[in-house]
Amino acid sequence: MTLSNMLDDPRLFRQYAYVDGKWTHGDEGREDAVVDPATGEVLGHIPLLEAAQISAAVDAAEAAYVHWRALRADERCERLLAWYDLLQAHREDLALIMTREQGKPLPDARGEVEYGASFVRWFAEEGKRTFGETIPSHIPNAALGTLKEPVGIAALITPWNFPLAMITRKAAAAMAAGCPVIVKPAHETPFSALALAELAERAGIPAGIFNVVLGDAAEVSKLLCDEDRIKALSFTGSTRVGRLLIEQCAHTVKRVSLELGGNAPFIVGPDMDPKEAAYAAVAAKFQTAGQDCLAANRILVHESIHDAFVEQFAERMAALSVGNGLDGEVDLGPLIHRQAVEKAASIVDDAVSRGATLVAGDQNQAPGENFFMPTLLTGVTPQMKVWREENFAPVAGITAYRDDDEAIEMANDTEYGLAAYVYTHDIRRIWKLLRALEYGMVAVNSVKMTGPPVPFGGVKQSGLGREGGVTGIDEYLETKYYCLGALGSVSGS
Ligand SMILES: NC(=O)c1ccc[n+]([C@@H]2O[C@H](COP(=O)([O-])OP(=O)(O)OC[C@H]3O[C@@H](n4cnc5c(N)ncnc54)[C@H](O)[C@@H]3O)[C@@H](O)[C@H]2O)c1
Ligand SMILES: N[C@@H](CC=O)C(=O)O
Repeated sequence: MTLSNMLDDPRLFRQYAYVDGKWTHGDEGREDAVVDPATGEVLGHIPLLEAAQISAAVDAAEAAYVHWRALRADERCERLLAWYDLLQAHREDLALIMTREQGKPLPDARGEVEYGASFVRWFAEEGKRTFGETIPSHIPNAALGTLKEPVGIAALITPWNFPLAMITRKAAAAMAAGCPVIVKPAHETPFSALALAELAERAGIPAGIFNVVLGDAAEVSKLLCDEDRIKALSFTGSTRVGRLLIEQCAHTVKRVSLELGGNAPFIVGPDMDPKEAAYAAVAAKFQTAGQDCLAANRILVHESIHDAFVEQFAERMAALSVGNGLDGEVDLGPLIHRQAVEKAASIVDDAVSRGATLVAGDQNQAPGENFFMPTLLTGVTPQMKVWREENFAPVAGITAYRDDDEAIEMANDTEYGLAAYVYTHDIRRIWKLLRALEYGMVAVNSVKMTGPPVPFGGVKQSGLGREGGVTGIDEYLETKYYCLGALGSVSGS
């Protein structure tokens, strides 16, 4: 069935870019097909914009900025809350669009719509709390303080694994701060971004404030980075592309926020019930078929419970079902494309050739060419790709450790530093690991760790800056210091 026929509101399925409040095709008629990763069916086509059209998007944002930043914070809040209400009202259609273009199971897509909408509500409110400060003056008869002002136009470049929430977590913060945004979504998943644009328009977000540009990724991103009128770049994606974008933004000295790759360790202490820990590890590994920056990539289990843990993990993993995300109770959908399947296979081959044991993962059972069956490797070592690289696939690597110091050394043995998981009930061990782990986020005895109130982000080569929480909006604000001199009577106040 065509995607638009599946929707209650077919106007949410748009095959254009969205610039200055207008649906637009490419000036040269260039297009790209978007496919359903579960079936290979072409879902639709998107235009590839030309350089002059990207520049026109910046013109539109520049013009719209004047009025948007002049609104009161509560006026911007109302428009963002109207957007939030529309996301909620259309959540089923948004989830269907996401499952068709990204592949994730429908319940997970519904969860992402809820998650993505929650950032809009959060930042709508946070926009009203962008407080400056007063500074006790060291200058006679002067009043000192700070104001918070929007940084200017923000370019947002986002990945395909969370096609909606990775946009709203940035866009709502920027728009609440008073900034217009130009979104460049991943070409695999443009339709969620375009549905967001349709709903932004219906919510009364003025033309030029929320723009979606499409085109060749490297070309469009370079144009956005080179553009001096764009003052901030926020990127979520791989560390490889993040490095490239920092370089490209250097010429115009932009504010750069980066949410990059992860290589999360999942540490299981000797005091844990192997079954409880194994079930949690399966949940932390296989969300979004392992295509999650928070996925437990390296599972480190104390040697005293290693074998029992592996047995429980394998049993739980065997119960996971793989198939089209639209089908009933599926746990894992497809990977995003064939190259991702080939990369997963090469990571498994590399591990086995270096001595890992393939406990489970028969790829002959895969229900289609973009699917990868959940795979379990034991005896993984730092020499293997499964250890060094973010595998971004349903491939779990387990290894045993002797003591806490060895677990810490293993966990930190990576260039990444996004998220880590710790499972133990020993408070001394918890505190020791929490302090020693070189990660921006540590979840103890919990798989779920994200949401609007938390500062999401990584250290080392997993990124710069934080999204969400009370500081997320700061990525889009400048601090202006003021000194009001010669006031006559304020000294000593
Ligand atoms: N830290 C986080 O919050 C977070 C969240 C989601 C995903 N991720 C990371 O994203 C990665 C997976 O997503 P992906 O495959 O879409 O990442 P990616 O880096 O390949 O692509 C991300 C975005 O950059 C664009 N892009 C690709 N090549 C480019 C180039 N040469 N120049 C400029 N732009 C380019 C893409 O079109 C897309 O819009 C993983 O590493 C994952 O960990 C991180
Ligand atoms: N699950 C992450 C996205 C990573 O890929 C999030 O919650 O932001």
